[in-house]
Amino acid sequence: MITCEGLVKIYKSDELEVVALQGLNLHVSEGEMMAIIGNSGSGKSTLLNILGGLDRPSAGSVGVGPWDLLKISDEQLVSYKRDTVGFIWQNNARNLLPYLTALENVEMPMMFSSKLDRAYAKQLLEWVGLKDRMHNKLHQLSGGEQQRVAIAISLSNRPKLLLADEPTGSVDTRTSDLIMDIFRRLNRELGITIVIVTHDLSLASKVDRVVAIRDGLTSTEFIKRNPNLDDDFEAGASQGNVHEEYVVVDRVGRLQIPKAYLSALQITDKASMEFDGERIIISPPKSLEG
Ligand SMILES: Nc1ncnc2c1ncn2[C@@H]1O[C@H](COP(=O)(O)OP(=O)(O)OP(=O)(O)O)[C@@H](O)[C@H]1O
Repeated sequence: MITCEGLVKIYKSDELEVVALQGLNLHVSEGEMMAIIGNSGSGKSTLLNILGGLDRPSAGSVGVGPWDLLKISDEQLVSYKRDTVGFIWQNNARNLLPYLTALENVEMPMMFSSKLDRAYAKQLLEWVGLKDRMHNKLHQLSGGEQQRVAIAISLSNRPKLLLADEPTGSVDTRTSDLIMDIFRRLNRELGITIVIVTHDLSLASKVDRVVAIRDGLTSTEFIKRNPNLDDDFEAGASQGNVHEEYVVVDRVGRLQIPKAYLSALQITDKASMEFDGERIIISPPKSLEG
């Protein structure tokens, strides 16, 4: 569904250049529900904005389904955003209208694309557990309920890919669990591919795979040991038990070593590397030892 190879994004202002993505590789299969984690400034939102067609990449390749997002024309980008992708932000005020009802809010983007379907709009609000609140105005709903309206809106164009930037960032734990359960159902029952950006590690146990981004590169991946475990059981398991951790090795053999490991061993610009037939051992340069 998603393939990024050597993806680069450079933001240029008058004198400054910020390299937000520095050759990132990422593959997401169709029907997967995965999360991208990383510290502030690591490039998560930049990646999501590129995938959502809100921002253009600088170099590398990025494909979503049949679309090449590097070469896509402006006109094609409009239909990509309209037909393929749904977007949810942490701050949902961006796409909600406070003096309209929940139902009217869901119908609004349908009207813009001349595909008004009231029955589907109602079904979406039922899906997110707002059947009894659909005729309430937005400002009469709680933050968590508004976030669920935002999820319904993001599905109004029947997207194949759902992108969520910190979707549980401003809600309490109970609402956060509810939102993750909604995502899981959408993924299982409608087959929607879901990519969630977060810095909340506790969401990790709710998805099949977590990719960590560091300094604009994918660094580590956590893959569920047993994807068939049911979520209630997992809730009791610690994250370490749920996922297996892997370091990502790119096509030319590069990998990122966590800064904490490097500083613990006082490795700065060089290291010794040995291969003992089974393992690769990285240690401080021999000349620095003792
Ligand atoms: N429009 C922009 N112009 C210039 N620099 C930008 C722009 N957007 C992002 N950046 C820079 O690119 C880098 C990556 O930012 P990005 O927002 O993708 O990180 P993030 O991982 O999503 O962070 P956060 O969790 O704080 O949202 C940062 O150094 C940021 O300052």
